This record gives sequence, structure tokens and C-alpha cells, in this order.
Amino acid sequence: MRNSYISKRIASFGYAFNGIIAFLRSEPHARIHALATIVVVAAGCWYHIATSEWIWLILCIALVWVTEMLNTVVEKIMDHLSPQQHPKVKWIKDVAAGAVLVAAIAALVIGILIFYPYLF
Ligand SMILES: Nc1ncnc2c1ncn2[C@@H]1O[C@H](COP(=O)(O)OP(=O)(O)OP(=O)(O)O)[C@@H](O)[C@H]1O
Repeated sequence: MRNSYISKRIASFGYAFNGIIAFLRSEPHARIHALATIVVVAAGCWYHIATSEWIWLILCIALVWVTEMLNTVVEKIMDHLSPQQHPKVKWIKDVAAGAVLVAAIAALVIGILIFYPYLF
């Protein structure tokens, strides 16, 4: 009983990991995020930023990844359910894309606040 619960949780973890791989393979945006993440993490290591700054940086990276992944999921659902043009689909897709923009702007501002003192 306990073993089957644990093996199910391990399988769920595997499905979630497969989801990240599928996202990276199928979406060009994902690869741009991956590159940006590598650059930002490398910069953090290079400048030896403080622990509190790492916390903000990791939260920003996660926020952008999560919103981009959910936005992609919304796009795929809508394309599957309603392949034809519809004003409501446009509204749903645009609001989901807006969520990514909000996260990206917040990440950009926080990134500038963190790295500006190290750069100048
Ligand atoms: N089925 C649809 N009905 C109405 N409007 C749609 C539909 N599909 C897309 N749109 C709208 O058309 C515009 C462009 O859509 P598209 O999916 O190409 O956006 P995009 O963010 O540039 O795409 P991608 O994320 O794939 O690069 C957006 O405003 C979107 O909401």
C-alpha cells in the first residue's frame, strides 16, 4: 500500500519532468528562456551576488517560466478546443500572454535593481 503510494508519486514526478522536456523541445520561447536563465545565473555567480539577491533572482526566473508554461498550455487548449477564429479565444490568449508580460517586466526591473550596483 505504502510502496504503491510512493511509486505513484515517483511516476507523477516523472510525468512532470517529461512535461518540462516537452516544453523545451516544442517551444522556441522555452529555449530563449533557458538561455536567459543560464546567462542570469552565470552573472549571479560571476558577481557573487548576496543570498537575498539569489532568492529574488530565483523567484523571478521561476515566475517567468511558470507564466510562460501556463500561457503555452492555455494556447494549446484553445487551439485544440476552438481551432477556428473567435473573439473569446483572442481575449483568453491575449490575457494569458499579458500575464507573461507582467512577469517579464517585474523580472527585468528586479534584475536591473540587483545587477546595477555590481555593473556601475
Ligand atoms: N483562434 C483564434 N481566434 C481569435 N484570435 C486568435 C486565435 N488564435 C490566435 N488569435 C489571436 O491572434 C493574435 C496572434 O496570435 P498568435 O497565437 O500568433 O500570437 P503569438 O503570441 O505571436 O504566438 P506564439 O506565442 O505562437 O508566438 C493574438 O492576438 C491572438 O490572441
